[in-house]
Amino acid sequence: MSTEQGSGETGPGAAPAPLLAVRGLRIAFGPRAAVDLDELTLRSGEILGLAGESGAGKSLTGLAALGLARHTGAEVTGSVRLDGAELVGAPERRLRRLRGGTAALIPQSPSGAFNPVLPVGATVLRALRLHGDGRGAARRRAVEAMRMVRLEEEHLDRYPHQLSGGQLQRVAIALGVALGARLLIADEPTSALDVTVQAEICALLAGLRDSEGLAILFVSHDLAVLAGLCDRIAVMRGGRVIEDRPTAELVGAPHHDYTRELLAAAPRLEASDA
Ligand SMILES: Nc1ncnc2c1ncn2[C@@H]1O[C@H](COP(=O)(O)OP(=O)(O)OP(=O)(O)O)[C@@H](O)[C@H]1O
Repeated sequence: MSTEQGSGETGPGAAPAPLLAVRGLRIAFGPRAAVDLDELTLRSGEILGLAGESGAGKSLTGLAALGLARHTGAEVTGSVRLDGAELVGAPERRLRRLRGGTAALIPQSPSGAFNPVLPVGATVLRALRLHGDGRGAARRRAVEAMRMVRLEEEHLDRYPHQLSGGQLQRVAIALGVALGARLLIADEPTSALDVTVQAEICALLAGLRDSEGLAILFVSHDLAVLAGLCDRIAVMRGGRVIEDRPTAELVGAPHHDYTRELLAAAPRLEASDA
């Protein structure tokens, strides 16, 4: 097993190596493979959408990008490289460093990520201190990250129930940014939010990609949301990627009937295309 940490570059003048490179990934519960992926890559500054209906294997793929898929009880084989470091079979200690430090999860419901009896800032500061920051540095970093997600410092002192769903999602994003994550795994991060707030969160993520060069793996069953945000969309079905292409090409001329079905089920997208 490799312990190599890539710099993101393979040599002078070479194209940057992918920040996330998945090859031959199989995630199985017993004899059944829930995910069977030949290849999936994501570069710094790129937003990749993972589409597909319920059960297609999107969330498991996102978890695998954080070395978390095996915690579902699945057998995980193949290769998942994050910034050059192999995650499959890596010791938990190394995975803990990479989580947050290199890649962070933005969950569907951020309320589960915050302790309900503590101000959200306590959770953020604790995570930063676990990753090695002193008290002062953790506070400074947290405040800076809150500014980047367009929240005030005083929001750190609020309890989860005192923040709206959108604000709480911003704090979850701030935590990933503060930890120094260069890849955000956003698993249906907007599906619990109303359409206006959904658009604000997507604009925020796009802005962070532009200003910080973050890579984002955005999981959603909603092709309209993905089409508005992503550079590329990979369509999953039955654990496999059946189509992985630049967004305009995939939306404009889908190769697969299944992709056409997903597009037809995204009325907002059809409306904006008309
Ligand atoms: N812990 C588990 N035990 C058994 N099967 C599981 C487990 N977790 C996921 N699966 C199965 O793996 C398949 C893929 O699940 P996954 O959650 O990745 O799908 P998804 O595309 O994200 O769907 P959804 O949009 O509903 O979350 C599903 O058929 C699911 O039932």
